[in-house]
Amino acid sequence: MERPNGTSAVYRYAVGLMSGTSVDGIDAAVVAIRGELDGSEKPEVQLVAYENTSYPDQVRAEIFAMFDPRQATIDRVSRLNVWLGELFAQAALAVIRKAGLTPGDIAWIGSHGQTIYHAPDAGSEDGLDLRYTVQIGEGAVIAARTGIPCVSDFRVADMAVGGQGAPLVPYTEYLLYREEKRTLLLQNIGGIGNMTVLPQNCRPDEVYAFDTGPGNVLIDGVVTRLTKGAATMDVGGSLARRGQVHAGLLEELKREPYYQQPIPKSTGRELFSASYMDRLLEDQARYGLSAEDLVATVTRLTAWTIGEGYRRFVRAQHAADVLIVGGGGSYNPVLMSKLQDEMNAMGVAVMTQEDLGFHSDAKEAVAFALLAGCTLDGVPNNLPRVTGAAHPVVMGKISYSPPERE
Ligand SMILES: Nc1ncnc2c1ncn2[C@@H]1O[C@H](COP(=O)(O)OP(=O)(O)OP(=O)(O)O)[C@@H](O)[C@H]1O
Ligand SMILES: CC(=O)N[C@H]1[C@@H]2OC[C@@H](O2)[C@@H](O)[C@@H]1O[C@H](C)C(=O)O
Repeated sequence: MERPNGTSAVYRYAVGLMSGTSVDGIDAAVVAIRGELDGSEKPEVQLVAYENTSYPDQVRAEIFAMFDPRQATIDRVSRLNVWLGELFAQAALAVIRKAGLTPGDIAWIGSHGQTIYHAPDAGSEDGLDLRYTVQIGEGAVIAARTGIPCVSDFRVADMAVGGQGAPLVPYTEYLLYREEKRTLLLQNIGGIGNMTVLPQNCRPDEVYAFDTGPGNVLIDGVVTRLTKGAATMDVGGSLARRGQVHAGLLEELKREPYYQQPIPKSTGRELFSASYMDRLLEDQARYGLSAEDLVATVTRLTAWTIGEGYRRFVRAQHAADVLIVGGGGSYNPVLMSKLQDEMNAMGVAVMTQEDLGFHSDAKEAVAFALLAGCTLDGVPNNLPRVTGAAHPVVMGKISYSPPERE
C-alpha cells in the first residue's frame, strides 16, 4: 500500500468504527491525518481503507432485541457490550490489514459503538436533568484486543452539558469541508434526511444542522409493503422511474406539519412510522395508483423536503453554492435527479461525496476517527449550536492499550 504523499512521519494513522441506525454492520475506516483538528486549519485527511462487515444474524437479532427496553435486561446489555467490543476489534484489525498496515502503525481508534437507546428529552427528577443515551461496544475490549488506544462513548459528554448528544458529525464537516468563498450544504440521505449548513468562511458557532424529513424511510417503507418484503429498497430508482407522480397526493403529503416546524428540529421513525406507511397505501388505493406511481410520488416528495428545508430555513440568510449529498440515497438516481431539479432551480449545484473524492458509506467512520483525535488532543469536539449544549466540551472516553506495547 502506497503511503500518502509527503513523509509518513507527519501523518497520523487512525481507525474509525461506526454502526448506524440501520444495523447493517460495522463500518471501519483507516484514515491518514495531517494537521491540527482544532479548526485552526483544514486538516488533510485521506481514506486509506474502508470495509463494512455485516453482523452475524444472531448478533443483529440481539441488537434489535436491545432496542426494546422490556428485553434489554442488564445482563443481556452488558454481555452484548463486550460481544460488540470483540466484533469491533476484529473489524478494526481487518481494515488495518486491508490498508497494508499493522496495529503498531495506528495512533488511535475512535469507535461510535451501537446506539441502543437515545433519550435526549427524558425530563427531570427533583430538578435534575436526566437525559441519557446508550452506545455499546466496549472500548476497553477494543483497546485490549488491538493494542491501540480507543476512544468511545462520545455522546454522553454533550448531554452532560444540556445537549442532545447528536448530531456529532457536523464538527467534522466543519473541519473538512468549509470554504472561504462558498456556502455549502451537506445533505445526508440515510433513513432520515439531515442537512448541515456551512456558511462561507464560517466559525464553528455559525454552523447549523437540522433534519429535513424523510431520507429513504418512505421509499423503503412503501417498497417493502408493495413487494411484501421481497424488496426493501427501490434499487437504482427503477420503480420510481417507471411511475407517474400524482400531483394531488404530492400536495397533500407536503402539508405534513414537520416541514414547516422551525429549526432546530429533528425527526425519526416515530413520525415516519408503520402507520404512516399504512396511510400511504390507503392513499394509493384511494387514487387508484400503481405501485410505481406511489414510489415515484414519495421519491418526488423526498426531494422536495430537502429543497423545502433549504428554501424555508437557509436561503434567506445563507444562499448556498453547492449541496453535497451522502448516505445511501445518493445511490438512487431518480431521487438525485429530482433533487437536482429542486436545487438547480434555486441556483444550487448538487454533488455527491464521491464527486469530491470521498466515500459516502465511510463518512461516519471517518468522522469518529477525527472526533477521537480531538479527544486525545484535548480539543472540544461538539458544536453547541448544533446539539443545544451549553458550551463546547471534549467528548469521548479513552481506553488505553496494554502497557507492553508502550
Ligand atoms: N443502489 C441503491 N439504489 C437505491 N437506494 C439505495 C441504494 N443503495 C442504498 N440505497 C438506499 O440507502 C439506504 C441506506 O442508507 P444509509 O446506509 O445511509 O442508511 P442508515 O445507515 O440507516 O443511515 P442513518 O443512520 O444516517 O439514518 C437504503 O435503505 C436504501 O434506501
Ligand atoms: C443517537 C444516535 O445514534 N444518533 C444518530 C442517528 O443516525 C443519524 C442521526 O440519528 C444522527 O443524529 C446520529 O448519528 C450521526 C452519526 C451523528 O451523530 O452525526
